[in-house]
Amino acid sequence: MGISRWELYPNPDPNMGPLVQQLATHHIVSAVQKSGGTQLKLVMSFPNYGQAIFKPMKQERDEETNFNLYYFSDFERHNAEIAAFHLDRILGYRRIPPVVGRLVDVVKDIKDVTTDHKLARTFFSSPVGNTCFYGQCSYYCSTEHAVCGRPTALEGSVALMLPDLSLAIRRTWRSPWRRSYSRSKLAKWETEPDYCSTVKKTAPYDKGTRLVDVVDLAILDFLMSNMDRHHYETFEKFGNDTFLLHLDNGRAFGRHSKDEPSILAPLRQCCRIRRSTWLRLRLLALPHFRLSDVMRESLGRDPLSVATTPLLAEPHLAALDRRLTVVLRAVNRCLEEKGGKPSNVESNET
Ligand SMILES: Nc1ncnc2c1ncn2[C@@H]1O[C@H](COP(=O)(O)OP(=O)(O)OP(=O)(O)O)[C@@H](O)[C@H]1O
Ligand SMILES: [Mn+2]
Repeated sequence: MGISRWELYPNPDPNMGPLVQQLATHHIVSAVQKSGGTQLKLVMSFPNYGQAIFKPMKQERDEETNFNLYYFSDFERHNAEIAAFHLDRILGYRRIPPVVGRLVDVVKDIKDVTTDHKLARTFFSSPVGNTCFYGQCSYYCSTEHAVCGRPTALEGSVALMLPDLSLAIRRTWRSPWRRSYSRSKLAKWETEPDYCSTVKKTAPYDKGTRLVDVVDLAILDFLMSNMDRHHYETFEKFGNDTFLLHLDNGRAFGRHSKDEPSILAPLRQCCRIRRSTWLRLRLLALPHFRLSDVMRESLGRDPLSVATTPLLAEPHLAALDRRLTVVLRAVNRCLEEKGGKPSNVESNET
């Protein structure tokens, strides 16, 4: 109900506490497969008719993605969906629907309450007696890629469902900096140094805030190393003067020991950034507001973080600080080119 032209929820939002609490605890009355998309996910319903999207844990929280895996064949991570929501909020964007971690019972909360026969048929008991299921989808929905409870407990992410499409139609846009999704092909932006000058002249990037919105999104993606941003969505009702929804962050936070500079291409090639974003990034580079510390504290409030393993492993938090410095350097390089006054990012005290 708090959705505006420029953000999904206000700040502060008195509803956020109770909402997150409900997502984490309300009784699940139904769970069916969500159609669309490539990986297994469920739509869960609550007694008050509220709904949420559940993505199961497929990879241990502290596991690093295999370096030989391409970005388009990576698994989705439930903790990345949760961490992305926190990061987006800390950056001051508020463009990701609230996501919480939740431990569900695959029998009581899914198998026993589902009306989805195709889903129900995929439940089985593993050799060690855990209850597993795999669903139907175009990737990773097979016995080999089943998700399993221990023996029935399964953790996952629960994202608040956006207003139904009958109430709020969304428009899907192809990202101008979309990757090729091929092992051998390069995208235009990877070979044309002057790519941004073309984008800048093309609607809707030629007017309003769309270009700096794409740069905002690129910064978020670079910080969490998400290469899978092929599309973004907007609410049709608000036309072109509106914020971009940052949905589908499951492939973020896969690697902490490596940065992916190409994700920053929109910033590097266009040399544009929102002032408020730049100020926020500089704030988060100060010792007292260090991004990793703010993230650690924020994630600590998620229900799943009471467990012994934190939602984001320490190396991922450290990577956030390192990547933030990279972003600020890129902004400074732009300022120097344009003859503006750079800020001192080496000594963070300024
Ligand atoms: N919180 C939400 N509320 C409503 N719809 C959503 C929400 N999050 C995602 N969706 C919709 O569901 C679709 C699929 O979700 P998502 O992109 O997370 O899954 P995916 O399997 O990774 O899809 P893809 O393979 O297309 O990237 C999205 O394109 C989006 O339109
Ligand atoms: Mn996806």
